[in-house]
Amino acid sequence: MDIIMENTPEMECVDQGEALHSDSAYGSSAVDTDTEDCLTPLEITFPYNEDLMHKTIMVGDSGVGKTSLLVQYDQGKFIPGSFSATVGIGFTIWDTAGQERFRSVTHAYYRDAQALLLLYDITSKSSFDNIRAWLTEIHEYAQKDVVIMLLGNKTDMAGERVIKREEGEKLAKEYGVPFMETSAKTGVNVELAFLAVAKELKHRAAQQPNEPKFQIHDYIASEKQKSGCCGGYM
Ligand SMILES: Nc1nc2c(ncn2[C@@H]2O[C@H](COP(=O)(O)OP(=O)(O)OP(=O)(O)O)[C@@H](O)[C@H]2O)c(=O)[nH]1
Repeated sequence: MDIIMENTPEMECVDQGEALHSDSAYGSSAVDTDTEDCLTPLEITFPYNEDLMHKTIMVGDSGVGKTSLLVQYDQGKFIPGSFSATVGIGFTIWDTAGQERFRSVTHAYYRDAQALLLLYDITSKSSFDNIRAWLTEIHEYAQKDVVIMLLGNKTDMAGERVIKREEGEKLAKEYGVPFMETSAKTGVNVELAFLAVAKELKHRAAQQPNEPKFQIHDYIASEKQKSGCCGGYM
């Protein structure tokens, strides 16, 4: 799908001291509290949908591949190495840095997000274990009807896998959210993940009272069947 991308000049600056959460389940990296960081958003608009701005945010621990996934979706390529924390992009997608110092910003983002892509890294047990904490936080701060998709990223790193696909499926089932495994490196399932969320949002916005609801699980299942890819709970 073609998308239009543009950089917007400036976003907000975050007071890191204010943003610190000592009781977080996401680790407690020490940060310098007397400087400010600014987030530079990168906006992407889907042409078919330009009158409908939906805010989607990507969340998950630091290093799970949020930015890489976004870049793979947008540019169709993998750029190795860590990105400097946080790019916001759109239909509108915000890629939140999985870092302590951005947490208060994340809370604000949750409030008007229509969708959330929640990532863990299949080679990192802690990133998977933290998914429950992320979901608790999402339920606390996000809108009740927010669309959530759980993604187990870095499937290309099969040799280092510590989280089985079945574990991701089980967790997703427990929370009633769609799930798939992705690789920002090879691109597997990346487009499908973003498209499924975009379609769900688009259908919701256009839905008439008597129309059947769009079933994101069914959509993902049928798309996977078409491509002959990977079964499992979605
Ligand atoms: N092999 C492999 N490496 C990946 C994949 N996705 C991300 N990486 C690597 O993992 C590291 C972290 O990726 P990022 O995209 O910066 O992760 P992030 O979640 O945005 O990190 P923060 O901005 O710190 O929250 C980088 O070295 C990426 O190149 C993937 O699917 N496969």
